[in-house]
This record gives sequence, structure tokens and C-alpha cells, in this order.
Amino acid sequence: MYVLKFGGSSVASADNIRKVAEIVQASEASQVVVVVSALGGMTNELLALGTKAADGDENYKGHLDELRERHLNVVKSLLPITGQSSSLSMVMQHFNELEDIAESIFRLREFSLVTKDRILAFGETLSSKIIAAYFASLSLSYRWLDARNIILTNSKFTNAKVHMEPTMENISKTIAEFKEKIILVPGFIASNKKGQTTTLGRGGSDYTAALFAAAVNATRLEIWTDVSGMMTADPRWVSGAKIITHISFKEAMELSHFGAKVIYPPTIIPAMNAGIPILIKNTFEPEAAGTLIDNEPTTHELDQDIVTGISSMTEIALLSIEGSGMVGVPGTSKTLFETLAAAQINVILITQSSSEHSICVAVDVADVEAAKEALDISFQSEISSGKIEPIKIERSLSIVALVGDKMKSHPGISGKMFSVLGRNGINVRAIAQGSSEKNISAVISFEDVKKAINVLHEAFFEKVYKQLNLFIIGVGNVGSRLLAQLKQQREYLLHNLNIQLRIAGLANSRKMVFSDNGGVSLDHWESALQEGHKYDLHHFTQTVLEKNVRNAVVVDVTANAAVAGTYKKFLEKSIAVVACNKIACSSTYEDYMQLKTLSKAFNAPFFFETNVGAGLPVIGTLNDLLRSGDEVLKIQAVLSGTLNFVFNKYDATESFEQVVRTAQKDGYTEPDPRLDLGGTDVMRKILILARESGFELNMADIKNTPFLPASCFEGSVEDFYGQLKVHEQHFKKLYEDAAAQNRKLKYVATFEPGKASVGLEAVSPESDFYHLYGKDNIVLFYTKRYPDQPLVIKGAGAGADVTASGVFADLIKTVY
Ligand SMILES: NC(=O)C1=CN([C@@H]2O[C@H](COP(=O)(O)OP(=O)(O)OC[C@H]3O[C@@H](n4cnc5c(N)ncnc54)[C@H](OP(=O)(O)O)[C@@H]3O)[C@@H](O)[C@H]2O)C=CC1
Ligand SMILES: N[C@@H](CC=O)C(=O)O
Repeated sequence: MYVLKFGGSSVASADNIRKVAEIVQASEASQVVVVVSALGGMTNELLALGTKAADGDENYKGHLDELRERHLNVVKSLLPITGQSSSLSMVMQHFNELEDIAESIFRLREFSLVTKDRILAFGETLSSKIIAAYFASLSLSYRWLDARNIILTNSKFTNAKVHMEPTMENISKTIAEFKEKIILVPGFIASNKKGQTTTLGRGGSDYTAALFAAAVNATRLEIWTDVSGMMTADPRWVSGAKIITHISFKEAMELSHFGAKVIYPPTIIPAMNAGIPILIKNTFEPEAAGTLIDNEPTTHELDQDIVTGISSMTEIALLSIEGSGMVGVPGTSKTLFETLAAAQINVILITQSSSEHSICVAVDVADVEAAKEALDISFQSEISSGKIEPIKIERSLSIVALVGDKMKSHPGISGKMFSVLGRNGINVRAIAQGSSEKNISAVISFEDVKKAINVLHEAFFEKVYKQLNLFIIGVGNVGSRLLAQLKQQREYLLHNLNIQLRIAGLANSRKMVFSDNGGVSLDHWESALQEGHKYDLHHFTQTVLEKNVRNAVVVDVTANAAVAGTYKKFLEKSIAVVACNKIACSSTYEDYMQLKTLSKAFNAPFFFETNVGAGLPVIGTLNDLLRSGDEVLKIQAVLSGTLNFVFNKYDATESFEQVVRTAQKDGYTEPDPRLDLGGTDVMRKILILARESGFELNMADIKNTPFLPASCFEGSVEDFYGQLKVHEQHFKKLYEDAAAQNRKLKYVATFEPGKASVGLEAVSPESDFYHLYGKDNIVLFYTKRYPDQPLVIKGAGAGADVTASGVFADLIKTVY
């Protein structure tokens, strides 16, 4: 025998009830008990009706008419016209009775728990009788059974406790007498020994079904609902949440406790104790496998799935009792829990420090004031004598929990959980893990809960893609190439690295756009940006912070100082920063160090590989040398792609001004080319290398011997080009003097501990820099391990594509 329970959504309309009938008929069992809830939403409607009447609100009458109409309409659309009359009069009769009760409530202005149960019982009684009539119209072999004659409870109205022994006996005896294939039972309702109607509280229909399943020793209990089973996380929050096809009873209990609304744990206990498997199925997708809950060890699609699911509970509050007077004093926790129990307050989570200095309990936020009041009274003397500090309350908190039987024997799960939360800037307020190790719970801020569930889901469910949320500022020369590369590689990243790119925000100096769903389209980002809001850096920064999305990376592809000034705000919220903008790392040493410190302290990657050598692995190599214990003795380098290009190309046949213009047109110069020609760009780069080598240095410490006449720096960029023209002879002479000695002009940067310089040099053919072509850069690292023959990095050191690819590589590094 199977027991099938259909919830409110499954019987909400005539169409749905037809589906129920199909499912029941298709059941392979020779006999089925079908337990049904009230039409979807009806329990709340009935409650509201009674409350209205009790409040003296005459509108209860109109409300009653609507509910009557809804039931009559279901009958009319479900049954053939010839078979409707007896059901229509059955509905009318019940509503006449309901009307009498409602009128009494209205008159007396009293809606006692006894009356509540009477009113609520109409929901399941009516739905089950209508369904019975439909079964009759299909000529199915069925029997309607009034649960009130079978399930016996105490008199705790609205949440009655079942007298198990007589109830079990009643069910098994009664069912044994029935020969019909279908036994149809209204869920949720029962009666006390006086014969008064009682109800079984939250999840009552599931409980009815579990009682029947246990009493008849059913082969299986099927819970038919509107979702296809229990999921690895709440699908409203995690778009990649998956159905769990098989789960143990204990895991299901843990998972359901926090938020998984598919089953309500206490209701499945009778079936669980009897070892009856429970199958969660979707009435609207009956072909889906659903979730099987039983005593068998959990199987997963992937063996490495240690965690079965992630659950959450929002709207909780923490109460903390702290004080030195608690240490070594037995009885504090006894008083605490007895007080809360006496005040009818459910404790959701408990933590106590091993120092015994503090105990922290999580309760429903609705209970927190009452809890504090009760505790203030109980601990009054300890608080006033200072042994215990006044009880603290923290609201706006949530719990996220990992659930899984297999976590017990698997080290590292909690480590991974907390490091994933930490990496995403999610502060953990309290932690609880039972010795069964089936559940690891963390209390976090409510505003972080969505992010927390998503990052945990990504971390523990291998097949789930990790979503990288990019906020890109700057879509010029380099930024637009970056977007093109992201577009080109997005499928590769998805399928090979499980990284799902999402452009969560995009800005230039005029417009900005954000996207909450799929992200700004990589195919149409230009038009999306064009149609965006007016740009405002403060607004952009605030929006990034407020969005609080997981795996967020701010990508600075501008050359702007104000944008560089925002990194601090991001890093201290654990948002990664990737920058090709060199301003932050070449600002004051204190600012540079602050960013590095924040990055470490908040686990927020801060990558700027492209600050030196564009896409060349210069900073990464230097970091590797130092991490492995090497020390930098000297750095010699050609670090300006622009200047290398200009002095390679310039031979006085084409004007110097024209050659510089070409460098700008080809995307090698800074947005303001005077930074290249004046040496500032190279100063920044050697400064960054010196700092990354572990030396304290500032721009003012670098000697810059300019080769441009001072007048080139006056006025605008166009004035600058004008001055280059004016001084053509100066550049010609520089070139010819070098050529006359068989030398080439190279703009060289040098760093040795204590000193750094940049300037133009005429290098001979023996120099490492002589054969450096095009826009190439070269860096020679002389270190303790490479004292004579330096470690050399050489290659294209400027250009939008190579720079974009360096930024791209940094972005990917933030994931690992
Ligand atoms: N080119 C290269 O080879 C290399 C470049 N870099 C660095 O890359 C960065 C970008 O260079 P590049 O792409 O050539 O510069 P572009 O001038 O071509 O683009 C700059 C982008 O930043 C935007 N922008 C400027 N100011 C702001 C602001 N205050 N707020 C928001 N957005 C702003 C611009 O918007 P709008 O168009 O509206 O002005 C534009 O979209 C520079 O820092 C450069 O040093 C690093 C290594 C190599
Ligand atoms: N303008 C720079 C670009 C890279 O940083 C250069 O010319 O090297």
C-alpha cells in the first residue's frame, strides 16, 4: 500500500485536481490512501474570515461569499453537469454551517482556538469531498474517510497532540476493512475525546499522511507538491540549485529545519520511525524523479559531493549573555534555557565559548524582545551586581548551514566553508556544529545571506559554475579590448574552467550601467552603456558595495586618480580589485601599503600585473622570486613601450611629432602621451617594481633626467604636439649623435637599493637593450640567485590587446 499526500497547490483548482486523479490512477500500488489538503490558500482565508468576524468587520460576509463561490466553481468545472447537484448542495450546506459559526463569532466578537479549529476544518473537509465526487464521476473505486473519527488528539486546539496508540489502532483496523482501491482522507483534522474538532498544526496534512503510512506499514509515502523535490539550496536565491534525488532521513530533517519548505520535520517522524521511504514528487511534473528520503546511505551523482544541501533561515536574532561571573559557575545555562522554555521561546542555535565567559543563543526575531525581558528578570541580580553584563541583542541576522551525512568523516569541510565566506567578506557572528557533524551552521548578517548561500553552493557543488561578477570602469582603448576578449572566451571559461562571467556593472566617464540578472550583454555593451545612467563615481562605488554580490571584482581600466582612490572601499568589503591604472600603486608609499594590507586583511585579491610591462609576467615573476626567498639586488629595464617604439622608429626621415602620434594612434601611449614622453610612466613602473621588491620608495626618490624641452609640458596635448614640431632639430640631434657612435637611444630605468633613476641613454651594441625592437619592454632582475646573469623578461610592453590579456589573466587569478 502507498500513502499519497497532495498539498494545497496540488488541489488548488479543478485542473489541478484532474492531475491528482491521473496520478492516483497511475499508482502502481494495489491500494492507496490519498490524503488531501484544503484548496490552495484556503486555510489562511478561513483564518482571515474568522478574524474579520471577530473584529466586527461586516466584510466577513463578502469574504464568505467569495470562498463559497470558489468551491462552487471548482465543482462546476470539475464535474459533468449531470453529476453536479449533490456536490453543489454539499458545498452550500457546509457554507451555511460556516456562515452560522461566522455570525456567532461576529456577534460574540470572540474567536477562540476551539472555534478556529472548527472553521479551519471546513477547508480539508470540502476539498476532500469535492475530490471524492470527482473520483465517483470517474467511476473509481474509493472510500471517503473522516479523519476526525480515526485520529484522536488531546485538546490543544490548533496544534493538537495525537494519542498515538488508539490512533494507530484505529487507522490499521479501519483500513483493513476497506476493499476499495482508494481511501480518501482529509488531512490536518482530528478530534479530541469529546468529539470536538482539532487540527494538527503546521504541516498537519503531511502528519496525517505519515500517521497513515506508519499505521498501515505502507511501502512508501509520497508527498506531492509543487516542486520537484528537495533542492541543494533555496532556488529563489540560487539559480543553479539542483534537485537532490536521494537523501537520508536525518539529512532531510536537518535540511528542512532551516528553510527547505518541502517537508516540515516533525511531521515525517512517524514514517521515519517506521522506516517507510518518503518520495517527494511534483504534481505538475510527475515524470520528474523527485527526492527519495530513506534510511539508505545517501548517494550522490558525484562521489565527491560531501555536502548534501545548504539551508538557510532568515530573520533570526542573537541574544548574548557574557560576564566573568559565569566562569566556573554551574547553573547559568540551566537558568538561561529554563527561562526561555518557560517563556515559550524556541532556541534555534546555541554556542558557548570554552572559556565559559559567554553564551549565545539564536531565536526567531519575533521572540527576541520577550526573550530579553524574561532573561533580564531571571538574571536581574547577576546583572545588577556586574557578574553578568546586560543581555545583548543583535537583529537582522540569518543562519546558513551545510548539511550532509558524509561531512562527519571528512576533514576540511568547515575550513572550506569559513574560508569561502571570509573570502567574500561575510562576517560570521556565531558558529554551531553538533557532534553528529551533519550540520555546520553559521550566523551571518541578513544582508549577506544570498551571497553566502551562492558562494557556498559554488564551493560545494562541483558541477555548479562559479559566477565572477565584474564591475568594469573604463571602456576605452584597453577596456574595449578586454570586453572583446571576455566575449571571445566566455564559452571556454564556462566549459573548461567552470567560470561564468557576468558584467555586473560597466562605466566610462559619461555613463554607467548595472545589470542584476544575466549581466550587461557582452554582445551589446556599447548600446547598454549608452542607454545607462549619467556617470557618477560616488554612485558607482556605492552601487557596487550595495549590490554585495559574490565573487565581485572591480576592474579599473581608466587612468584616473579618483577611480584609483576608491580601491580601499572595495578591498575592505572583500571585493577584489584588478587595475591596469598605475596611479594607486605609484601614489604615496603609505597608500600603496594600505592597499596591500587591506587586500591581505580582507582576503580580497588586489592584482595589477599590467602596471609594468603590460601583458608581460613581470610583477608575477618578481613576486615568485621573493616568495621563494630570493632578494633583489638591482633592476635594469626598458619599461616604456611608447618610448621604445618612438626611438626605434625615429630616424629623422619622418618627424618626431609624427612618430609620437603614431604611437598614440596604435594604443601604446597613456591617454595623455606627455606622461610617456616626460618619463612619469616609467618612473611609476620602476617605483612599483622597487616596492614589490620590498623597498620603501616614493616618486620623489627617483631621479628623472628629461630629454624633452620644458616648453613641451605647457598647455594641452595638442600644444605638446605643436612643441614637438618646434623642437624637431633637438630630436634629430639626439638621434644623429647616437647613430654617429653606432648607438641606439633607449629610455632606461634602474633601481638599486636606495636609488632609482630614469632617463634616455645611447646604448652600444653590447648592451642587453640594444636589440630591443618595436614596442618591446625588457626587465633584467639581478638577484641573490641571479647575481651575474640576470633573469630576463622581454616582449611586447604596450598595446591594447596585450594589456587587456594581462588584465584578463588577473581576473581569472582572483578566482583561485
Ligand atoms: N595602452 C597600454 O599599452 C597600456 C595601458 N595601461 C593602462 O590602461 C589604462 C587605460 O588606458 P587606455 O585604455 O589606453 O585609456 P583610454 O583613454 O583609451 O580609456 C580610458 C577609459 O577610462 C574612462 N574614464 C576616464 N576617466 C574616468 C573616470 N573618472 N571615471 C570613469 N571612467 C573614466 C574613459 O571614459 P571616456 O571615454 O568617457 O573618457 C575611457 O573609457 C591606463 O591607466 C593605462 O596606463 C597599462 C598598461 C599598458
Ligand atoms: N604607455 C605605456 C603603456 C603601458 O604601460 C607604455 O608606453 O609603455
